[in-house]
Amino acid sequence: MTELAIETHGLTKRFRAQTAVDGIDLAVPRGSVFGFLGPNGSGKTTTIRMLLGLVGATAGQARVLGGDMPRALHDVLPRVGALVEGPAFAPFLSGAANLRRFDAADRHAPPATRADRVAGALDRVGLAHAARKKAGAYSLGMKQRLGLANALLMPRDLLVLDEPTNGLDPQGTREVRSLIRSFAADGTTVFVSSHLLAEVEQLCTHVGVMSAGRLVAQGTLEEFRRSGESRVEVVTPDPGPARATLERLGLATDATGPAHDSDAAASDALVTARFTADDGIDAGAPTADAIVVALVADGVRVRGFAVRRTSLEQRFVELTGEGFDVVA
Ligand SMILES: Nc1ncnc2c1ncn2[C@@H]1O[C@H](COP(=O)(O)OP(=O)(O)OP(=O)(O)O)[C@@H](O)[C@H]1O
Repeated sequence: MTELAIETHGLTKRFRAQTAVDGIDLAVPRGSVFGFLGPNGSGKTTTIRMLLGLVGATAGQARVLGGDMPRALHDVLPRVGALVEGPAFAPFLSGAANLRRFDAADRHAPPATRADRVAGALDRVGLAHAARKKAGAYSLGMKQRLGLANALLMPRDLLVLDEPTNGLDPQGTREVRSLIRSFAADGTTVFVSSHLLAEVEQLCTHVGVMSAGRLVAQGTLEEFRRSGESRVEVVTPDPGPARATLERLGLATDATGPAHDSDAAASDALVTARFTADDGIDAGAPTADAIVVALVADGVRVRGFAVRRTSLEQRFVELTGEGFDVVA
């Protein structure tokens, strides 16, 4: 069995002159909660539609749960729960009746256990109390939860959720996020698209970043945090020797500026340098400790020392060239 729940190579979708998805290589590990992040219009929904066989790819390959799509569609789809652009619920039927209809349309779902499945799914998403209420009278959050219940009628190995918290109020958002966490805790792989950085940060183990149809980065959230550039800051009255030491260690220094620190003496300067490894992971790069030792050994009077990391937000802006909506 492959380790990847979703794997694409050169996956591409063109609409006439426009390339909506431009040769992406996705690798979504099994058991991960993979945040598919990107600004509006960056190609997330189109990618999801290709993965689910809702639209054909112009070029490239996609494997979902080990099956080549769309050839293996009928084997794969029963194991995938999806929430894409809100399912069309009949407004005059109750939540439970809507789910019974969807369940009845699934030829893999045994009719004898339908009532249990529907009750179980409603319970799972916290809608048991509203099972008999008409879906048209549901709030947006309840409709979204009904959509999730629909995705959960059968046991799933993979959930694909397109912007599941879009349009929800803060309470609904919290509920849907906590549901997603509970799916992941059961071992289901979750592939969730979002344009909210904070959401991905709170929910996901892995992240892929889309920008204008391209996958500009992917990896674990932790790798992501580390991939941003950091800076070392040295407050010292000896900026010249400090720069010389940093450069000898292979760090690229910036122009020396005045020290802003309120404790800094008038004679202190701030020397900064680009720094890529504050944990020694980058082989050959000096650690923060080694930098301090070298400065002191060279006779530099170190009055302040800090490593400042690029925030995730700055990192995404660097990658996509766009500001993210950072509202949680
Ligand atoms: N059926 C279509 N015909 C023509 N262009 C399309 C079609 N579907 C999507 N596009 C275009 O492809 C690009 C990517 O759209 P897509 O919906 O995949 O982005 P997205 O990242 O999901 O954005 P959003 O967060 O707004 O949903 C957009 O420029 C969109 O206008």
